[in-house]
Amino acid sequence: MAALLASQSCCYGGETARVTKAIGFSSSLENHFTGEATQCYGSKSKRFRIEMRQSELPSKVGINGRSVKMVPASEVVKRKDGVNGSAGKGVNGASLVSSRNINGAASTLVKAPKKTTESYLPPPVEGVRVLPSDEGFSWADENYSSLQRSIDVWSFVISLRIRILFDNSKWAYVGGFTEEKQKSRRRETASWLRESVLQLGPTFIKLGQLSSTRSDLFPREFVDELSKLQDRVPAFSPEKAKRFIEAELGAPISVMYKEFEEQPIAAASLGQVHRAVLHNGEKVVVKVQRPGLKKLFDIDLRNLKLIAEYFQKSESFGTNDWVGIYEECALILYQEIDYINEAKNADRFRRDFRNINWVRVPLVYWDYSAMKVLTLEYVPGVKINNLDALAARGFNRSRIASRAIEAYLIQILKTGFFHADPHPGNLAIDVDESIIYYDFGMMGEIKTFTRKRLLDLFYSVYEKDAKKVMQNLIDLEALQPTGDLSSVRRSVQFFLDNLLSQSPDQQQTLAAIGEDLFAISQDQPFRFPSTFTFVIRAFSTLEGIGYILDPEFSFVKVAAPYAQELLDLKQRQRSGTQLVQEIRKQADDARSSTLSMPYRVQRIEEFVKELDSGDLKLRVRVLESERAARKATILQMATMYTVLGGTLLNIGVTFSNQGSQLVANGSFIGAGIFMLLVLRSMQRVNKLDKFEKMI
Ligand SMILES: Nc1ncnc2c1ncn2[C@@H]1O[C@H](COP(=O)(O)OP(=O)(O)OP(=O)(O)O)[C@@H](O)[C@H]1O
Repeated sequence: MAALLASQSCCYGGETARVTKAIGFSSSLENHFTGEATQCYGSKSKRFRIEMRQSELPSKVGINGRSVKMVPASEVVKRKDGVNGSAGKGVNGASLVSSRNINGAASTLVKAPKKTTESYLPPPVEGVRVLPSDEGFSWADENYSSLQRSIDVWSFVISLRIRILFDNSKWAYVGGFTEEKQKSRRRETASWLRESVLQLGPTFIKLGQLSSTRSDLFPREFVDELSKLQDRVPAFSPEKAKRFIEAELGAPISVMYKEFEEQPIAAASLGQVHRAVLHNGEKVVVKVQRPGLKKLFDIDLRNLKLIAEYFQKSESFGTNDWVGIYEECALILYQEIDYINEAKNADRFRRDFRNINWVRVPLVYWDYSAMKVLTLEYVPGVKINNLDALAARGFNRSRIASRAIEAYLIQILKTGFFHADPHPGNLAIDVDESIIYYDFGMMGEIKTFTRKRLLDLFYSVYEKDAKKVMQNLIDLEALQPTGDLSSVRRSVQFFLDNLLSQSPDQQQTLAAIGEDLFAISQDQPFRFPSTFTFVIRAFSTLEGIGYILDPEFSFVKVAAPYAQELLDLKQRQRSGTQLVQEIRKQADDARSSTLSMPYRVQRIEEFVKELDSGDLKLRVRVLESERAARKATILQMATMYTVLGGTLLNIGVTFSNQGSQLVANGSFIGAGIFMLLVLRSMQRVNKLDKFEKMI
């Protein structure tokens, strides 16, 4: 039967295919069945030939090593009669019937589920909400206009820009500026941002979630609000989901799945998850991508690229590599809608944990998966933060907390392939207390050479050697080796001396350390590659989960054996060739500095002589006063623009009252231009203020 399904020639792909070999859903099935009919799921109707053959084996080992229930060959031959259009009997739990296609046109061969009242699906999932429909959202309509979408995106960006400008401008606070007022305004803007992002749909929700990991780029209030963006996107209809699956997998739902649950168990920005049962009885989940997502991404990312380029050019957005950040986000977004990539990730992750029996990773059903549809083994569990359900099952919460961290340490330190989004929705606990991972769309990889550098960083942190820490950060490209790094060294030394030397009772949480790191990085030439920010965020999320599960939880305790193992490793390395190398290097350093010393003294003497004789002149620039003068000029210009803008506005109003609308409009436009110039000047002043604070 599998061959029948796979060999169907159909209209999904938009072209007639004629497949007679037994490719298919499960290579363990050797069914081969022959028939001929007309098949159509789109507007065109096509002829196709079906072959079906089945071995005499009553059962075989299928995917996942489980047995596959099969219908005897004789039975299949009997049922072959149904192919020619007459209502058929069931084959492997489904029946072949003649019916009309979705357009009500040509006769179509579909496989209808066997009429049965018994459901093969497990009992309904607890806590699944009835999700609202996505109808009514402009982005949910696959045929939205690209122009309208671009207008929506730009309106949002411009509104955000103006709001931020007002939040940061002291003159925009009626009754005087205070930090409290600014914080409360920022919170308002952040909450407006979250709502707008939800309205803008999938691309922006996903980007919002990604931004919530970047405390190094965005203000605290924004990061807090964006991290609340739990994919609250409405679900799309089951009809839409089923049509999409059929188009992607190239066969009718009833042919592929014995049962398909219409109500999704989860809906997210990029897709939704339905439970289903395969014809061999295996319980699966089908992750279906939101139709039209690629088109939406294309439009949105085109606009976002322009925005990133503008940010990059504009002084007021700092020195961040906005185009680089955009490219990173675009890569992640496109990767997330490539379910083949997710399936490969799941397979690799499953392989990495094959010897650890307390971690479960769902098996991928490759034959039922494609770019936009992913079928996975159904592995239900209690969400890791659902304390009541965990307690009801008598699970050991402290052990779960330790295991969650340990599993992550294994990913970072041993396999180098890590889950970049371990939020509580993606972690569950199985009946045997093992940890289940879901969602492999966003995975990170720490390549061997990066891992080696990270270990060096770890050792230098352990030795509290600020210079080495900085060199390792430069090697990791997390720090730019430009300009005067003495202030960076002081920050690093402060970090090493204060934050890492606390006794266990003073120990800070990882989240707090991460925040401190980002705070330091805001004033320094640090550039945290997204891999690090993901790792830091992942650890602080897991640490948070750890505290929820067990108030006594200590990250340090769980990580200690791993750290010790690494230090032992280093010690063993040092005892060998490295020690010899180190001694040789020290000898070299001593020799070269002894040799160069007289030359250096001579150079200093020459400088002093040149100064004495007046041959060498020192030109001193007082940068502070230069900046102050520049600021005064900008403010002067801003005042002039305000006066001119106000005057034109008055003239406009006067002319408008007198009925000379043309002149009035001209004046209004002029006033608008001057107002924009005022905003621009304020931006530049802010930028100078910020710069002054940094140095
Ligand atoms: N193999 C599985 N077995 C049981 N339930 C699953 C399985 N895969 C996913 N789920 C359920 O569906 C939910 C959403 O799945 P998943 O996270 O993979 O989707 P997503 O679209 O990537 O969502 P998000 O972006 O929010 O992480 C999970 O939290 C889990 O409850």
